[in-house]
Amino acid sequence: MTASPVLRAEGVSREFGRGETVTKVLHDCHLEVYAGQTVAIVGKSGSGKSTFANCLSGLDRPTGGRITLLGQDLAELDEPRMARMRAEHIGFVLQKDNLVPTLTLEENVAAPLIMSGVKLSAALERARAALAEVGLTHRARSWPGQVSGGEAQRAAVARACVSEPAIVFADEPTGALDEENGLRVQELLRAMVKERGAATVIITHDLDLAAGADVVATMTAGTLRAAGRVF
Ligand SMILES: Nc1ncnc2c1ncn2[C@@H]1O[C@H](COP(=O)(O)OP(=O)(O)OP(=O)(O)O)[C@@H](O)[C@H]1O
Repeated sequence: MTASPVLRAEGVSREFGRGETVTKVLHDCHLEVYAGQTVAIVGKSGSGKSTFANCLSGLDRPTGGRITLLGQDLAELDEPRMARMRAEHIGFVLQKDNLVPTLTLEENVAAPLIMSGVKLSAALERARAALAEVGLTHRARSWPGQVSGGEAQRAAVARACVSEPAIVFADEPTGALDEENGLRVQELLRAMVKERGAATVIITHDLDLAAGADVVATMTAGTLRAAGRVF
């Protein structure tokens, strides 16, 4: 029996505006992402990568087609249920500004757990364990403003993975880092999602990062073409 994908996009399109000013950004995009699989979405600036990822992760709604996450058609979810779906099943790593500046690193990493109903003391304990995985035990009580860009991204990886999400979206996770720190974040992200059996969708200009993916999907003017290993 073939496993069903964690995430499936069928014929997804996204238009902005209406009438004469309508802009068609995505055209009939298809993608399947399976547990344990990493899919990289690459493409020129403005080709529609972030728009597609926002639709896939329920931050935006497509104007056509269907997106199914863990068997649930996202179009059927109202905003509160969509927010719960994101909190419980999706991790996010953005290029920067992932952390809330008024919370310590351990509080930042604990936040997704607390939002899912985990008690504060248990959430902080799991947050410290996740920070240990990314080599930041000594920074657990630091504020985001006191750590380097690389450390902040490592904490963001810990936060994205701490609640054992089914899928992690990483939008240019190494984009603001130098090569050495970028590589470290890349390795940690890969190790943490692998350990948890999560699926990963990475949006990147970084060809090294894309080269480590199981599938590389190229976005060209809103049309997606996937190529890679059959999983
Ligand atoms: N809310 C919006 N209203 C109108 N057009 C939009 C909106 N959001 C995005 N677009 C347009 O959609 C196109 C794709 O944008 P998107 O951010 O998805 O590209 P991208 O491939 O992620 O680019 P980059 O690599 O530079 O982040 C762009 O032309 C952009 O101007």
